[in-house]
Amino acid sequence: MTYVERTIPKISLKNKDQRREEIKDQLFYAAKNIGFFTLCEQDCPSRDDIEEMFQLSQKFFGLPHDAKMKTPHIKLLNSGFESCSQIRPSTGTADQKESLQLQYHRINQNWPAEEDVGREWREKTKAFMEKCQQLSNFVMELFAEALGYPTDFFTKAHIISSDTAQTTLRLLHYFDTSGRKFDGNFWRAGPHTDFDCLTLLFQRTGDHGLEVCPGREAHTDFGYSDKWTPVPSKTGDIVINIGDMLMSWSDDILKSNFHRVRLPTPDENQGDRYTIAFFNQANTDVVIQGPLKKYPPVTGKEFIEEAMRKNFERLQNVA
Ligand SMILES: O=C(O)CCC(=O)C(=O)O
Ligand SMILES: [Fe+2]
Repeated sequence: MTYVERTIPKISLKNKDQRREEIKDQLFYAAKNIGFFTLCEQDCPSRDDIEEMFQLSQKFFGLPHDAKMKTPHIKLLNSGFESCSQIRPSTGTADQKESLQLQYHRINQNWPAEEDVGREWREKTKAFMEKCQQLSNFVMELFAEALGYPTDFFTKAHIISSDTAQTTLRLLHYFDTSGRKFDGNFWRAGPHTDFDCLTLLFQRTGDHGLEVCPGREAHTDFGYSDKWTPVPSKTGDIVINIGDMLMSWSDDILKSNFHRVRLPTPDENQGDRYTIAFFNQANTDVVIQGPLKKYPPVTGKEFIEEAMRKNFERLQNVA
């Protein structure tokens, strides 16, 4: 396994409305090359908002297993709680983690109950999703403009309050590995690309392990090289990466690259690792096709279904 030093661009959002053009250039450059970049000095969500969301997440994961299983993962909706059940086609082993996936419009359907997480949990989580959406919209507007599309091209396809929404907030908890020995191909999260448009990832200072492997030319490619680069972790900053849906929608101009979270080595922090991901996925009824028509048109629903199908097909090939 080789490590290569690369710069993960760090882009400040200070006075972002006055610096729109400058930020647009920086985002476009980062998205065309490495597909990963870090946003900092944003007003919203603030560092306090992010820290509060981590506390809410820890509150949920601290519940007894039975309480967490009251909102089980529903594959068809890609929502709910799962533990050690996500098997990546790249590894054939289950990720060493548990997660809760939430969709804004399903707050009364598959979200933790007030009796378990307390009165304010849902409202605060909902407000955090709104803040994530607001920031995502700013980034998606700039990508649309940089690609020469109308400003609202992507944002009007991501309406989280609609019944057709697919955007998901995923709370992630990677287990403490102290004293544990893993034989074989085990990962906190095996190598994969995201299949959404844009992922906002919140990490905490010291919770290392995320690594990226740039170089993908087409969103349909499954191969990746062995040249990885660590992505720094800092509480309050926001790591953004491009997913397959946006790579396709930009005719492969913006790059969705492989990334993974490796298990800590004995001389690293082996404690619990918490992260939060906000996956922007276009509404089910939106048609996805870039202006060059490099790929046939598909709806948001078909895109996600196909991504899931491919992942499971590969899994069968591995097995
Ligand atoms: O937790 C992380 O650092 C990355 C998670 C991730 O890549 C994912 O859930 O898709
Ligand atoms: Fe990912």
